Amino acid sequence: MATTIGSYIATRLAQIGIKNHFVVPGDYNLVLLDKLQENPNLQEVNCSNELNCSFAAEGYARAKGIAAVIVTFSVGAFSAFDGIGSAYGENLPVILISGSPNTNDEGDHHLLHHTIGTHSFDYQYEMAQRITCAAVQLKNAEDAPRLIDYAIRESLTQKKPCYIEVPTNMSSASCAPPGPIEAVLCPLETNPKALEAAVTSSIKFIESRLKPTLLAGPKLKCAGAEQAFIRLAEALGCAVAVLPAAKSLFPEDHPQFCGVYWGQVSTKKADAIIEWSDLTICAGCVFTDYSTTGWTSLQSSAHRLEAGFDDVKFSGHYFDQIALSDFLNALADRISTNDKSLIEYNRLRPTSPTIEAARPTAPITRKEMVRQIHKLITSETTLFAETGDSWFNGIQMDLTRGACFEIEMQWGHIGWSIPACVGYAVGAPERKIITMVGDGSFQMTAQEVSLMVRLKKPIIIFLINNFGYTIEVEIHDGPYNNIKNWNYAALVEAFNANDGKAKGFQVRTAGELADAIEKANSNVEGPTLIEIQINRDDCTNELITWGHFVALANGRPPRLSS
Ligand SMILES: Cc1ncc(Cn2nnc(CCOP(=O)(O)OP(=O)(O)O)c2C)c(N)n1
Ligand SMILES: [Mg+2]
Repeated sequence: MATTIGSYIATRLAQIGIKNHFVVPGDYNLVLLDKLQENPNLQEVNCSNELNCSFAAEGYARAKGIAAVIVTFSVGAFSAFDGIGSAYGENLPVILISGSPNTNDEGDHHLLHHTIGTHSFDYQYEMAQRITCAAVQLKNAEDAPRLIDYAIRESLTQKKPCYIEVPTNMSSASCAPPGPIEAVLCPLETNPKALEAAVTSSIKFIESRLKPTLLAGPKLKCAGAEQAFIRLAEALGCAVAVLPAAKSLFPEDHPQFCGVYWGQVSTKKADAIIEWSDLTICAGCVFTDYSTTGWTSLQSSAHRLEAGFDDVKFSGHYFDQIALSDFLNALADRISTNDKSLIEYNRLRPTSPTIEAARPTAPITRKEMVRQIHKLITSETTLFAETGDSWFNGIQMDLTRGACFEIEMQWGHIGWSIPACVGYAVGAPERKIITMVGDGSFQMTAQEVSLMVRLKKPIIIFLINNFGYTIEVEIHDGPYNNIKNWNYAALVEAFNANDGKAKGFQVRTAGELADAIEKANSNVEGPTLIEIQINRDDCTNELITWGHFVALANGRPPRLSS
């Protein structure tokens, strides 16, 4: 029995595990939103703007592994592109669905609202092709099922966003009903011969080295390879570090854990052991200027074996069509133990510094703030660390087993954490969410606290007010790093209007912070923002070091053309 394109899309979204889709309405998508509303398995979530909407979907995908955001043409989609860029860089399958002009308008040579004023309307689709793994326009009802399934399949397989453009007169057009969802769910199939060759060569290479170590990267998560990584770690018995964007993907209470490897700003002396090792087996790693502290901590390729999302490479060898978890499991089955690096690390292993509690009347400092936030982390906590000194404060916090850590280090869009953490909260309502965000970042997307109020999400927001863009100051200072101060505590309570339960506190002493945290823990019907006012120079030493090397990397002189 025929269905409509809008209902076809709704069925597919529900079948791939989406329960909530994120929307901002516009006249080009209203009929489509109605069709999604008709599906009892879908519940729409309304955001304040399309930038936040796309980040909320990105956060939902961090919790659920898939997300959908529905916006209107051009004026909506252009903002949403920012969150799609994040999803691409962060390996998250977010489905961007945009309404678009009636299919007759181009042929009628019409000029339309919400466009750049040209007679052609394909520019958005062309832009979307650059930031998604698959982009389709549903201009023909008969072809729509094929295009919808293609876009969703590519997104799920590649763990990248896709784009589906739905002209306003097509949502209610009839089309064939969806076929079996199995035809859409096609996970990467490992080629057995490639796997065998990769494992045999890798073992030979690893066993030719004296003191291998393991390094976890962020793609372990999108590859669903965390458990396989732990199996390999325990089979090999070596020291194990994680990249900053992979924090929490390997248990930090594991006896083989040796910290976050981030060059000179590593934690727990992870750099000492990784750089002492003669081979680092990198699983799902992404090496960028930020994750290598301005390229100062990238091992030579001769000392790296890289197991990627779907390939394996090391000096003189390359194998592809291999799912990361298949490779790690097969290696774990056959690798011999070599615990030299762990023995060496245990010799170096630093004791965790205990930070003395400040007197209650003492002015609040960054150290005391970190000490008090750290105490809140349990196995149910998900800690969001926003771009800024919050990265460094978050990275240094030891995580109890089960605690999760979310960071957007590839895209690094300040303000991401506010919409992303509420989208995450929609996808994982059982998690206790703590967000650390700077004043500059918060000013980018503050409106989405309103969604936390609307959904009664008890998120605790630690707003570190150091009166400006400190991370930028440490990379390269200038008057542009100064921002207008806000009364952040008052702002969040403004979102209550007559029925909200948001609470805001401004704290200046250790005692006031402790008191505000107590109140936040008992505010279960809405978000609590605790604004912590600290001196701009009260930042981590790690940020200062990291900023110095990133600035050097940015400042490399242009190569003289030969
Ligand atoms: C959308 C976007 N625009 C500009 C930037 C550059 N940037 N990166 N970090 C910052 C400042 C962050 O300041 P805050 O959030 O206050 O964090 P702190 O470093 O703790 O002061 C900027 C302006 C950015 N990362 N993302
Ligand atoms: Mg700041």
